[in-house]
Formats: sequence, C-alpha cells, structure tokens
Amino acid sequence: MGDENSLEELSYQSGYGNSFSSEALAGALPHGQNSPLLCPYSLYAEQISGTSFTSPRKLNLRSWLYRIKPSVTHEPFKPRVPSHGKLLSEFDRSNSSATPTQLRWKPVEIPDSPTDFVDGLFTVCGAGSSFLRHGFAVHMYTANKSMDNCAFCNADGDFLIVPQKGRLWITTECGKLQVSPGEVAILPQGFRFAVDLPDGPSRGYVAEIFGAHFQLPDLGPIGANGLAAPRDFLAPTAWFEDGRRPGYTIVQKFGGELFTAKQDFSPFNVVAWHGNHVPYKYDLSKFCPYNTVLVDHSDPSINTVLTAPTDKPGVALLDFVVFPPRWLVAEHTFRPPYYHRNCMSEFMGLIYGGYEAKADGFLPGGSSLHSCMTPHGPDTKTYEATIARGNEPGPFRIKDTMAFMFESCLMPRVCAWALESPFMDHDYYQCWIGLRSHFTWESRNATSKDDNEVDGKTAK
Ligand SMILES: O=C(O)Cc1cc(O)ccc1O
Ligand SMILES: [Fe+2]
Repeated sequence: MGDENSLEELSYQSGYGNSFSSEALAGALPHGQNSPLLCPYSLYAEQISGTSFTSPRKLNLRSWLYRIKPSVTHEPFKPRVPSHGKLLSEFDRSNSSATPTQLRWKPVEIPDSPTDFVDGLFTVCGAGSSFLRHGFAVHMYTANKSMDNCAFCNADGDFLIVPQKGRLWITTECGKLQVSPGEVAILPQGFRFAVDLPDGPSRGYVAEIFGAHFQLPDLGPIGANGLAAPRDFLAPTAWFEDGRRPGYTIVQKFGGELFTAKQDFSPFNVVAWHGNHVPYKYDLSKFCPYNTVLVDHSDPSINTVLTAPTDKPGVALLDFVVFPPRWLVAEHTFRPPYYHRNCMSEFMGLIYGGYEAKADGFLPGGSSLHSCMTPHGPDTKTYEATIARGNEPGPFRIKDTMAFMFESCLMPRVCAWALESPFMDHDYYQCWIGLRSHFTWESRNATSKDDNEVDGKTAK
C-alpha cells in the first residue's frame, strides 16, 4: 500500500463539521434514502454513529458507508496475544499513580526491533474511564514499520494524533490521510484505520477523549475569523480495495485492552460514503494566532485549536492548544509564560524547535506534565535572560517552533512505566532551583511608594 500511496496526490474535502459525501465509483451513493433495498453496485449500507441516535441535531454525528462486505463479517474477537499491556482507558490506584510533582520526559527513543503503530502505542497518563464515557488519556507512540494486513479500531474514544517525527499515511474507511509532523489527525471512535510509515522511524503524541468529541472553540470577541479556520480541516475522499485478504486482522481497543478478530477481506472496502462523522486532518501552520498587542501575556486558551467540552460551560475535558511562530510585541511586560498554578492539568509536547519558557531540557519529542495546582513557569535561564533584556525589547518574532498542550479539567494519574521510564528527567526541578530572590526594599516605582508602605518600608 505504501508504494502505491507515494505516487498519489491525495484529494481532500474541506470544512469543519460539514456534511460530506464522496464516491470512488460514480453513482455508488444512493439518492433520496440511506438504506435502499438494493444499493448501487450491490453494496451493503452501514451506519457508524459517533453520538447517540437522539443527540441534539447540532451535536449529532453519523456517517453512512457503502461497502463491499459489512464490518460484521468476521470471526469472534479474542484477547490479543502478545499484548504489551501498556494501554489504559480507566485510571485508578490499581494501575496508575497520582503525583503533584512537575514531570518531564526526554524524547523517547524509537526501537530498532520491528514495531508498528499499534505495538508502539503506550499510555502516559489520563483520568476517568472509557467505560463511563468520561475521561481522557495521553499516549505516545514510537514505531518503525507499517501495519501489515491489519487495521486498528478504537472503541474507547477519539484519537487526536500529533506526529512529531515521520509522516503517517493513514488509510481509513473514508479514504486516505497523509499526515506530516506539523499536522494533526483526528480518528473518531470506531473508525478502522491502518498506519503506514513512509519514512520509517516515527514518534508522536496522542490525546484520546472518552465520551466527547472535538469541536472548534467559540471565538467570542475575536469575531467571526481567526485561530483555526473551518476550511483548513480536511476529510478524505472515498478509496477502496477489493478482493480476498486472507488472515486480515482487526485489532480493537476496547476498555483499554486489545482484541483481535480475523476476516478475509480488507476493511477499506467502502466505495462511497456520506455524513459528518469522519476522520480529518489539520495543518498547524495554517493556524492564525491572536495575542496581546500592548501589555501582559495572554492566557494560552487564546491558542486553542480544538476543544472537547464537558457539560460545564467553558470547562474543557481536553483543549488542544498550540504555541506556534508569532510576534511578541508587549511593552514593559514579562513576555514568556507567567509563573502559575492552574486548576486544570497541562500535558505539553514539542513538535519542533524550542519552547519560550524553557531554555534547556524540553526537547522535540519530549513532554512535560504539570498537574492541577502544580506550580510551574519559565526556567531560571529564561527568567534571567528576559529580565536582562529589559523593559523595551522591541518586537520579537518567535520562529521555527511548534509546541502544544493538552489541557484537561480532570486530574491525570500517571502510568508506572512512564514514572519509571529511563527517559524521565529526574532533574527537572533543578531548572527552577536557581531562581533567586531579586527582592529589594528599594522600590523602583517612586510614584506608588506611599501606597505600599508596610512597617515604614516599601514592599513591591
Ligand atoms: O505552562 C505552560 O508552559 C503553558 C502555558 C503557556 C502560556 O503562555 C501561559 C500559560 C501556560 O500554562
Ligand atoms: Fe502552564
């Protein structure tokens, strides 16, 4: 499949949340109804629902797939053997730990032994439960070979895949997506997909959400345009393969466990489809960032690409936020991210370049976790350099960088293998230990002196 892909310039359908339709053979989509007694080309009609049948219309997600054989034509599911057992979809004391410590990982090495996307996927942290349809997981993958005669299907939740190294050529039931580092792909719950690695060694991050779907954030006072534009989200066009594929395996993630089922055909046998429940991709370089243009540092929510809501207004199950190249222009302002403690929890990754709050140690392919109310902020070097630069440094362009954050209202528990990982940066706390007191009883701001008299001295 890889060679065939390389010659192909894929075509996509654009628009977020659209009602799409696509046919790989002219006339394959039925007209006027979804389930004719006999479909064109004698295809089977099959619906995939991403929301309950009765979800409100504006939230309702479903697609109709017209396929050569229906998905149900397979042998019974069996537990997958061997299974590395490093995937979780519910988090409790028995399988993961709570820690308020600032955590950071160096880039995870990509193995030499043959490892495909499924074998290379492991959970780092998460909260809640796929069984209860509320929660999230953060995974990473390291892989070096394409999936062979098998497809993956995640019954637990939606995947947001952030490749950091190596392109992913993803065949889905709706067609193909070619996803490069700097782009992201969303694979909604239940879609079967296979990942080819045209570049070999690959690494990336995955956010998984249970019981919710991503949507574009509201723009509020920003207006009708800005941040991620709906038309830059790309869905596939129908693509199918026919014929016998003996021993084809469906690997199903269900409650965090892997199951396999054999069938004698490819699941990528959808000749035409229509609907609004689809895999899609987005190129982060298209993001149109907004920011302060006078003073202070904007909260990172200003850079939200996609958000998965909870039932509480403004409280995200998971926000996907980016820190892209942009101009910093704020006057008499500490421009890097401020020091803070957040009731939300922040997992960060770096796709390329450096990150404005960390002079050292946060590397492309690495990650960090600052959980609920865990203090964090710029490292000592960044703080000292910022202060040395002085009050009026002029416009500065942050270049060649793409960091991101998965931010959740739920408190993540961390997997043992992530805490015990050889890539854990045990010295992370050292990056702040050097922050010394710059406090002086001499106020620099003479005008406010009188307002700040404490015990006859000036506190500022
Ligand atoms: O902690 C971080 O680096 C992420 C972050 C960035 C920012 O610009 C403001 C707040 C914030 O949490
Ligand atoms: Fe933060």
